[in-house]
Amino acid sequence: MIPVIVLTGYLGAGKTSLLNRLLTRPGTRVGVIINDIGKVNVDTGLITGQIDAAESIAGGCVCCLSDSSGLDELLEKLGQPKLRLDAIIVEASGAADPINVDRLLRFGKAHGVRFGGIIDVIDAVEHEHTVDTAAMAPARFNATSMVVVNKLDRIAPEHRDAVLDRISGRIRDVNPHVAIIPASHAAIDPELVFDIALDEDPIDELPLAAASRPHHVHEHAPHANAVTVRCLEPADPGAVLDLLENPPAAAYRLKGHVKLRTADGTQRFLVNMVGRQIHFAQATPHSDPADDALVAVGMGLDETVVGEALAAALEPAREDPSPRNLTRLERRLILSSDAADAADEPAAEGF
Ligand SMILES: Nc1nc2c(ncn2[C@@H]2O[C@H](COP(=O)(O)OP(=O)(O)OP(=O)(O)O)[C@@H](O)[C@H]2O)c(=O)[nH]1
Repeated sequence: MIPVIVLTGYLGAGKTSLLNRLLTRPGTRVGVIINDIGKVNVDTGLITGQIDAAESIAGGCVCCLSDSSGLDELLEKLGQPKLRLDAIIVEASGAADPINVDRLLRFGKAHGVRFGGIIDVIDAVEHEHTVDTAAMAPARFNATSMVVVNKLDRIAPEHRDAVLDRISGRIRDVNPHVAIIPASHAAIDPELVFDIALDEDPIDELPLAAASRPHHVHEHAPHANAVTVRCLEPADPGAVLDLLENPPAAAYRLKGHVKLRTADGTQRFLVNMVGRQIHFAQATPHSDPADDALVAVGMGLDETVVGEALAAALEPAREDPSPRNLTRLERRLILSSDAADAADEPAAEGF
């Protein structure tokens, strides 16, 4: 299933800049849905990165759609296997409320796609005068998986940490789990956003081709780091679910194939956690059991601590899993399936 990543953020915060950054990632096929609040597709013209397939919703804000059918239709179009997309990015209009976007995606019925996270972009300079005007921190952060605090270059270096601390504190007031990524010109590491672990160039290209690409964003973006632990023998479903539900600090993403001991013997699953949203599915048919592993990705991960947490979760199961843990696993699979009514997913677990 193709992950759908939604970019939200107040007008001018830097959503298109972020989209352009993400579209420069070599070897990733990305489909884009642009939502212009005006009747003309202005934003589409601002895209400089390479898009593999595009659709647009103009003339209104995506989060104000009365139901998800319009969005579902576009997602299904982009989800067609023949397009071979690795991800779909929806750039919401500057007016979109992440809470409504989240609801729309959860109630969505599009096949072949899954939730890949909501990234809210903040203008560090304007934030207090735009969305953050109330005494309480805005509820929108409840629905976001990652917040990019952008335009830090516009704040004097000596005040940057204080501004970032204040904004982060307000965000954490309503959502202690959200990943907060400081940025200038939306320069974040795309590795944090995409579900693809490897930065693979086409095999017929020389390394020089990659080096000479105009937007090799890794040069300036603060880097995410990753920890990988192999899964050679079947683990206990309870231990893996405990890890996904309580991931180590700073692990924004967890992904990979795992072998689990179940009532029907060993089974393999594809697991994905993005900003505490958990997705569990049967292993993809072409995946090689010898490559089963879990990868944690985040900014400034403590590799020892995270490596130990992953290794503990993947410890070979010595006995059959408890009935409770088998039920937890079954529930996760049902909640993650295409046919599941997304509304059943408890919001508190997702974010
Ligand atoms: N100085 C500075 N300018 C930025 C930064 N990020 C974006 N900009 C500029 O801010 C303006 C708005 O950026 P966009 O990326 O178009 O913002 P947006 O959120 O897509 O805007 P809307 O579609 O209107 O909501 C553009 O002129 C960008 O070049 C940044 O980090 N620093």
